Amino acid sequence: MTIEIRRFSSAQPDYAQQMDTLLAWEAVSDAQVQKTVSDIVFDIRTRGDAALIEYTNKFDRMNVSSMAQLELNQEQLQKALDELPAERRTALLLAAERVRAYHEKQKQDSWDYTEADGTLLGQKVTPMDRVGIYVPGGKAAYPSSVLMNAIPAHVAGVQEIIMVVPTPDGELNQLVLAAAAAAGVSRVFTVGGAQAVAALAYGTETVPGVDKIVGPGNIYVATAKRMVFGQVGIDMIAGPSEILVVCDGKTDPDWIAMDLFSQAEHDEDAQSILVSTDADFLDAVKASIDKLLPTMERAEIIRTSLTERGALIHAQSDADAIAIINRIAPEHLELSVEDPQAWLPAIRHAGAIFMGRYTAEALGDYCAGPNHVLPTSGTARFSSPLGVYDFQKRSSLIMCSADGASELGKTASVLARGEFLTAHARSAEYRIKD
Ligand SMILES: NC(=O)c1ccc[n+]([C@@H]2O[C@H](COP(=O)([O-])OP(=O)(O)OC[C@H]3O[C@@H](n4cnc5c(N)ncnc54)[C@H](O)[C@@H]3O)[C@@H](O)[C@H]2O)c1
Ligand SMILES: N[C@H](CO)Cc1c[nH]c[nH+]1
Ligand SMILES: [Zn+2]
Repeated sequence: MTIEIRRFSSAQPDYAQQMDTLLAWEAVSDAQVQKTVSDIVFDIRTRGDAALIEYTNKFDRMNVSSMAQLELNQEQLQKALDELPAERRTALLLAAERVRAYHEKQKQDSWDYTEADGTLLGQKVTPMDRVGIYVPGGKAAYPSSVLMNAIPAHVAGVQEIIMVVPTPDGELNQLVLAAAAAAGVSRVFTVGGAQAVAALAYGTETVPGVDKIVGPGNIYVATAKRMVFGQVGIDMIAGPSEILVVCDGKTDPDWIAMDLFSQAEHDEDAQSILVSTDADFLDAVKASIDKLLPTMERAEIIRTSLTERGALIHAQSDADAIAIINRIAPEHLELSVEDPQAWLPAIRHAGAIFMGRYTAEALGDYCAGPNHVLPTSGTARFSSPLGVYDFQKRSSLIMCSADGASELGKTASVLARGEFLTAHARSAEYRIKD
């Protein structure tokens, strides 16, 4: 079985155009999706629970008549954790522990310093009161995403973590429930899509309004998050998963083919790209792809993803490969090379960097420790992995001594009068010593 995958070289004349075509992706664009989501958000805002129940019945093929049927209690979550088969329970708890240990390192503390005249300046770091985590559940269940969203919030000190997760046809995934118990989620509602995002943003009679909504989701979720931003904070607009593998040609091509499959299997829109300076190695990986694809459960999704959005790129040099990395700013970068540390200083944009032949990206998705909610579609140019810092906010601290107020007052007065803001000037001047 052979499949078509786009292949090109950085030496060919239309290379820049090839890259533009390969990377063209607009996460939230379709006017029809915008209209659908805007109607849903308005409806939830004005009709609350009643609308949430209606949309859940409609989109998740449910048949409920009250919000009580759309909330899971702590006993259900704990029971799911207690009753998991031992192997799964051990794996889940180990992953949770590793994710927690990693995120503990991210915690930011308050700080201050005192100037010579006794004036204190600083920053007070405070966790958010209540956050919403969106756990996707339309096409697949993601217990790992429960951990990745809830644990950093918990580490930050957020008191209330409200989770939403769609359960199409009313099917509960026990691993998702168990992960919610392991991660310390406060409440779980089995709702999803734009209606869940709107409910978290504006609150309904039953779902508490939150301060920030985080977590990945499909285009309806992403569009809704963008729409409610301002009412609440959001983490990022995450698009389909991506992986860029850069290989020196010395890793087993079967390993690399499977690494490409690992993200392609998420979604037809996922993007898997391989870059190598070794053209023969690109051929070898292509042969592995053709050989291994029929063995995959999600072969059709992988095929579509690789055919529509995948690529094998021949780079002319390592420097060339690095330029490609920085142009793509991938969500996941796998550096399958002899000395990945040597590459690091030149890499400027990537959500997560997996270094060396042994570091499969899949380890990061589940249990290495760093977060798997990462900037996609080139947004690693300006944003970072989900982390504890997403759940903390900062307040500036200013406490002037009498001498400090007198000195600063002179400067403030001059600038305030320059802006013709007399009250500002006089407020500062009252505190200037004679
Ligand atoms: N970046 C990450 O960390 C990460 C992790 C896991 C999953 N993901 C991605 O998240 C996405 C999950 O998507 P999903 O669809 O499986 O689950 P989802 O939970 O995001 O979306 C399901 C919801 O979409 C809504 N919906 C579906 N069709 C609709 C329609 N026609 N009109 C209005 N609403 C509609 C429904 O309300 C449904 O509950 C995938 O793209 C996956 O790759 C990303
Ligand atoms: N690769 C996804 C983030 O892009 C996360 C995930 C969850 N489960 C498996 N993978
Ligand atoms: Zn994944």
